[in-house]
Amino acid sequence: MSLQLGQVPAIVISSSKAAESFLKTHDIVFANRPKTQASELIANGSKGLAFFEYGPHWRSVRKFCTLKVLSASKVEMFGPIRKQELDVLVKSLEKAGLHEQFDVKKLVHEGLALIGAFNLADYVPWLGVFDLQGLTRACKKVRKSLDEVLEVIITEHEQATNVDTNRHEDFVDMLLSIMHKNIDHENEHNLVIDRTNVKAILHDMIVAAIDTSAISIVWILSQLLRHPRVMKILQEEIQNEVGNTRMVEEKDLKKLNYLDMVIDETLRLYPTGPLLIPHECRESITIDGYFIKEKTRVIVNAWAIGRDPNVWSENAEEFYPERFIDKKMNYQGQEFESIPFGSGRRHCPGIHLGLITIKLVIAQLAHCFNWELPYNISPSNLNMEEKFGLSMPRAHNLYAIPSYRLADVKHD
Ligand code: HEM
Repeated sequence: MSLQLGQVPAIVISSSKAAESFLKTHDIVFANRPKTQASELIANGSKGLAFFEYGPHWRSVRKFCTLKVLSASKVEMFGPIRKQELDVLVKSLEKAGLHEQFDVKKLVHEGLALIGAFNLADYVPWLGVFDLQGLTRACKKVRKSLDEVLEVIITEHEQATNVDTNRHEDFVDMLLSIMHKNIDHENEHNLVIDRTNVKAILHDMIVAAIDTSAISIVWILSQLLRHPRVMKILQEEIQNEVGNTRMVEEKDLKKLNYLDMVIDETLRLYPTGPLLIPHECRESITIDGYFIKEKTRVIVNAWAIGRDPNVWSENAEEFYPERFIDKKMNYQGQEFESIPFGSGRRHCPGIHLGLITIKLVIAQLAHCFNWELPYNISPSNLNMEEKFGLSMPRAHNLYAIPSYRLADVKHD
């Protein structure tokens, strides 16, 4: 479908066949990101990764982030930190009191909502000065608060490095150590990053990691609450593989096939980025007889693709994990029937980390607790309304009551 949004031509992709054509066959032509007012204002002038235009800078930053934090070996290396955090979560749920400690999450939420908002100024630029929707003011406010948080993180790391030079290096240390140096010696453009780039990269990684994983976890838990049959099968699978004398560990995950099916089925129906991040056409091109002008915005409707009855049969809208019994998804750009992580050059580089995180959290929550809905809500009338934007959280908070079920595993 093609649209004219103010002064900006746009195409909406809603079938897996078209997605394959745009994100695989002609991927390089559509690998740009459009510059929007919100991404410029909030994401440090789009100087990070997710909103940076396709080219040598983006390639080098993406390579750096992938090698230093998102590769399988690095993700494995950070396993103990995930375990520690999960223990804290289970303990706090056991005491039935979950506290919100970090304002960062709220800021990330607000930032994503603003980046995903339909901003008139992006389509009719001369309207920008009037800030009719109040979005410029809101973006500047979020940007200022995020900037303060990022400054604190960076300054703390600088001070800690000065005090203890043998400290275990994390991603922020790695970024700081290459500041003002060439980050990619194989790239002839001699790319040097400054403090603004460091903040923009940190911003993109934090925003991309926090909300996506958290939103997916809430959707999966919602589906399990709506489908006690599925919850029971999942709990039995974990019980058989892990027993009830210990918590789930990362090494157990590869044996939990039904868990994979539950996650694939939820990501199909509720992709966290329902329209991915917008792509932009880098040069004019004709596809299947249609002329697409340079700078056309390409919106990929991953939500509609995952619910296409021509691909997923008449029961496409139904939550039925068993449809994945003989279909193992790997999200590495081979399948286009469900694309919760996008595809092609701009696909999500955090797939491995994202999947490990949500698998581990869901396995732990299902294994350690029985879950009930509040007394006035039954599984069939649990509200599953989505709130559409750059990310797609539940429109209404999920309330559920956990009761600890692993009698043999005690916590302090
Ligand atoms: C369940 C978890 C996650 C989901 C569903 C998800 C989904 C996505 C989607 C749909 C995109 C846009 C792809 C496109 O435009 O074609 C994306 C991009 C991105 N994701 Fe993820 N993501 C997840 C976790 C993560 C994590 C854990 C990280 C890193 C710590 C991450 C980092 C990024 C980055 C940096 C981009 C921008 C890539 C670029 O423009 O080159 N994501 N993600």
